[in-house]
Amino acid sequence: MDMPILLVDQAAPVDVDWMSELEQRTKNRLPIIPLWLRSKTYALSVIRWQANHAAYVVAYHATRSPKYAAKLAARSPQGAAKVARGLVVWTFDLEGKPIRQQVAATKDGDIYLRMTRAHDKRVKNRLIISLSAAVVLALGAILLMGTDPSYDQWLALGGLVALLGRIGTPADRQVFDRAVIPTQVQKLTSDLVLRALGALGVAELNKAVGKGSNGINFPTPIVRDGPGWRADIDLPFGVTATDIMEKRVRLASALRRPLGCVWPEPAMHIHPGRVVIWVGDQDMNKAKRPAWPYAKTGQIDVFKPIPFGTDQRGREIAIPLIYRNMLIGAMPGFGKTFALRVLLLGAALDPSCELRVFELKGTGDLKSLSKVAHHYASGAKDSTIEACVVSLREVYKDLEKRADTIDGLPEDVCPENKVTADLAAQKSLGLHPLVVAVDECQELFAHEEFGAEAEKLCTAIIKRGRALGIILLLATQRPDKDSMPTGVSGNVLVRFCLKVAGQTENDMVLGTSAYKNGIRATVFTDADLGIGYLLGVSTEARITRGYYIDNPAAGLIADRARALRIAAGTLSGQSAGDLPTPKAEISFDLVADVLAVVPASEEKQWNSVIIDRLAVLRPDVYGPWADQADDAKTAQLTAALKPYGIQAGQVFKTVDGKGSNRRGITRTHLVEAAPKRIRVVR
Ligand SMILES: Nc1ncnc2c1ncn2[C@@H]1O[C@H](COP(=O)(O)OP(=O)(O)OP(=O)(O)O)[C@@H](O)[C@H]1O
Repeated sequence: MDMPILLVDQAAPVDVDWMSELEQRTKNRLPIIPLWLRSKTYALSVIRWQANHAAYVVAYHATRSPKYAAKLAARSPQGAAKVARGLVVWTFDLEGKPIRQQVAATKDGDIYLRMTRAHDKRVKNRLIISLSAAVVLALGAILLMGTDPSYDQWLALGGLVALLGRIGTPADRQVFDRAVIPTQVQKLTSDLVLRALGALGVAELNKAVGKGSNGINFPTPIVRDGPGWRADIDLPFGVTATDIMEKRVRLASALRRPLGCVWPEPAMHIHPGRVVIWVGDQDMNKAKRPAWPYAKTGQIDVFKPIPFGTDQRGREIAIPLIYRNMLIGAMPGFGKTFALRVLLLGAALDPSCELRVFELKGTGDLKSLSKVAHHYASGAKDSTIEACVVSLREVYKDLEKRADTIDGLPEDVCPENKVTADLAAQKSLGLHPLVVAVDECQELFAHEEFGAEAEKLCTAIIKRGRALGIILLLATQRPDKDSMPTGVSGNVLVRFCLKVAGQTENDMVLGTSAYKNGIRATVFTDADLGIGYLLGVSTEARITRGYYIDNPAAGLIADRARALRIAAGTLSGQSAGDLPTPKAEISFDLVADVLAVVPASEEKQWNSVIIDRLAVLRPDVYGPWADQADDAKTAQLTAALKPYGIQAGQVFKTVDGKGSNRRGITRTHLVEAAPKRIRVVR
């Protein structure tokens, strides 16, 4: 049976999808306002570059002007001879000589006669012009010889010599040296880009470059974009932007630029084969650090994005905190705390925003925030972690309350079921923005006793808090699954990843598949402090350098924030001096503790001795017991052990050779009571 033949390539599309075609064209549209004119700072930086470039070239040639003058002077006699030769040729119409000879050879007397007459007439006219000019020049020269030459005359002479020198310059020689342009002020050209792409060792690229750039297209011209050059490139079929990003080091080598200047980025919204190569004039980590716009003055509204940093091109990047939460991750010492501090100071400058700040490293890097924070604690101790959990419990309770409040609001007041700026402004509703920040949060989640509870609380807060005005900011130097619960990391919206060691950490901070999609914070070098990939703020990942605010500067900003809060009457909690550090509910197991301090070798022990030992074991719990007089100490332990059915009795002991009888306990009673023991929480 004959198989029907199916034509796979049809002559014309049967059904043209107009919408998608139009959509495709929209993507390739060039911007009406050139990129560099979109912002004042941007435009200024381009103008500065052009001025810098022009000044460089002018200065380069100005310093070589004596050399150029000498060259022109030396070549001027040849130029003069060339001019004289040209004049003779013109005057006597010598260019026409070969034609006249040809006509003479044809022996056509009539044409020859007409030509000779025309030639004679032309020569006569030209002789008159040339001789007159020569006489005028000679007379002028004689006149000038008698006078002192003026500045203008010298200038004219210089100009004449220069002109003759230029004319006398052989065609294969130059007057001006070629300015050796340093790479910072070198233009990025398509030739340079093609050469660099051809040097990456990607077979498809090599083939394309070998064929004379066939297959590599520049959909838009290479333009100045901020303090650098931007080339948009369509790669050969099958080559992706990620392939280029992986070879960033080779690309920088091929472009002869420092690594920190070369930033290939994908443009996935167009197609995976479109790469944007941006080549900065300066290494990103050496570029001038712009000041945080609110460093000296200003108040912030957290319902609007908070300036966080700048991208490679110097464009400001702001993070909208409200309805978001954020995870910052990196290897130690790459700028997590600095990044967190920028956002916290931003939140602090909004007097309506409540702050709860826990820095679990204990270096005091966020200390400035204690001036404004409702809760602040710093340290790697268990007590700090407890304080953090206690604060999280409060936030969780508040979350429930806020949910009820929102639920109870009429639909026309709260149509979206979420906190709005208007609702947050109504103090009585208690829906003000609340920021909880935990630096080195791995200490919290990996904590033996509180880790599980912290995970539960943070997961709930991160999932439900957004709409309720509660923002969780977490920073960690150990972004692995043990220290960063997936319930938390999976629900984060804004992610900032500074340098990390490998794919796992990268994807833990930036989300699954980030590495595969070319968003790789492993590309940063050791010098790239404060520089990271920022996700969740715009459609594409942005390389961002956080604003640099050091501790003293942060202190001054916090002072301003405190003054704003005092004026607004919103200073609360610890910063207002109302509360001590949130006191952790302390849980302890008295029977186990007494057994721990009374070894099996001591069958009986006095209460007062036991309490002194307990105070060393847990100063927070038993310290106040030990501070009492002897009798009170004894009574305290007797009363505390009574609920376990342990009776104190008289215990005889000899101390320093002196025997005495005091109230104490028998260890066996404790061992018997142990199964019935309970954990006390206060
Ligand atoms: N935006 C920035 N620009 C320039 N340098 C920065 C920036 N952010 C941080 N740094 C530098 O990086 C150093 C380390 O920063 P930071 O203390 O925030 O790191 P970290 O990641 O929190 O460290 P650790 O893991 O030890 O807590 C700072 O001392 C600072 O000099």
